[in-house]
Amino acid sequence: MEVVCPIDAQFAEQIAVLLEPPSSLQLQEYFDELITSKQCNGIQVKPTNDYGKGVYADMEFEEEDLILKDQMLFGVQHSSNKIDCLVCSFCFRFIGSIELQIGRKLYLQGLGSPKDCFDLASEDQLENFHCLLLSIALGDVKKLTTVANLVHMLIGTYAILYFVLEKGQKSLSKKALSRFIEHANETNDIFLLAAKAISSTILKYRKLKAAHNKEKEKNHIAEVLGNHNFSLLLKAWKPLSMGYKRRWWDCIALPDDVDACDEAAFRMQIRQLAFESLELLKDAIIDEECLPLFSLEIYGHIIGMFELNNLDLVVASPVEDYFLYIDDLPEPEKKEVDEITQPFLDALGEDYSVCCQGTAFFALQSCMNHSCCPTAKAFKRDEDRDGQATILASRPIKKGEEITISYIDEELPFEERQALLADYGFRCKCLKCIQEQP
Ligand SMILES: C[S@@+](CC[C@H](N)C(=O)[O-])C[C@H]1O[C@@H](n2cnc3c(N)ncnc32)[C@H](O)[C@@H]1O
Repeated sequence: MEVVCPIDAQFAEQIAVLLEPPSSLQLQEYFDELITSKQCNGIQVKPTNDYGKGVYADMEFEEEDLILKDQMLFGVQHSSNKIDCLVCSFCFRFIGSIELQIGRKLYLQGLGSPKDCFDLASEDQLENFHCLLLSIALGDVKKLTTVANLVHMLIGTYAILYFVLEKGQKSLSKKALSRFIEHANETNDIFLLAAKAISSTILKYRKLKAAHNKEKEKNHIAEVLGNHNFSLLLKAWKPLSMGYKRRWWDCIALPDDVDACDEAAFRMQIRQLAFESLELLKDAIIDEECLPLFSLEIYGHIIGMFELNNLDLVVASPVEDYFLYIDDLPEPEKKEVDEITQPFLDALGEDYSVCCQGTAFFALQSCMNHSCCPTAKAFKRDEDRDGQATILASRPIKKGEEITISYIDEELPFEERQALLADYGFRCKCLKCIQEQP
């Protein structure tokens, strides 16, 4: 049976306005301002002839030149990666000393399945988190059992959602929040990212409203615009309004193991899953002044936007550098240090160093279209130790040329490339594809 979200019908008009694609002028203004504020002066975002907006070179680039370093708007570490890497949930840099990273991983390896550790923390535990982390570093075994339940907690997601909770309903909402996060861990961690997007929009809305009220008081202005709350919500939503979107259950590619005749049932199931997640999120952080954000239509479009635009988030671990550094030490120093570190390396095993992995949405990089013979590449360099997207020129680029990247491995055969691009909802018609088409 098709699930129904009453908010969709109640706020149909506002939802349509929130999802209306921005005009060319709005796009231009928003991205020009963003590019100036981020000082990414070599690029321009503007409409393409064929497929929405794109990024264009505003200066000449040589091969390997840095075109853009883009700070993510929203990012999340994969739940399964949390056992290996302790990172900041906002910038995704590794947290703490090398000893902490190694000690934590060895300890958690000993505990077994990370799923066992997904119990969520109480408020006190949350507040004590940093002190408990310290106890791992110091090897305080008494506290470690509590820590076991904490380390897999999605601190960043939890924290930002937690801010949205109203004081009076905290105890009720915290349990609801745990249920939401647990469901996302068990089903799809993209829900955590959607929750981050919604909660940061609510926080921005509240900030705008407070500033608006202050201004009103200062100028002794009586409120005449009954609809001002919605215009503030629209303003808070603006960064999200700029991303290319479709509903998640409409744009997701049909998995290989689902028959074409079962497509409608598959899409219905995905919609149902999103509905279940949204109901849990509503229980936790609903905000009466931002109700349209809790419609299934908006939730589906936010997730769809992440599916169509996100870049893998990869941050190299400093643990690898640590062992490489030791390996490079001159003798006899190396032998001496090896005696101490080798047992740790052996205990860690082959996966002694794992990158932080997740998924993130970047405001500028997400405007780049795909080509199988791209002009640029999203690349991680040794010096990139955070979750920013780094875009380098793959060949010389002239001013005015489109900056394209490959969403997939462009060395794959034609049909495999097209199959992978189905996830993004299009077949590629670049020069290489036209030439290789059978
Ligand atoms: C990451 S966005 C790129 C920016 C997008 N054009 C926009 O308007 O925001 C990805 C979406 O752009 C479109 N797109 C990107 N490259 C394309 C290509 N080579 N051919 C057709 N559509 C493309 C597809 O709709 C895809 O889902």
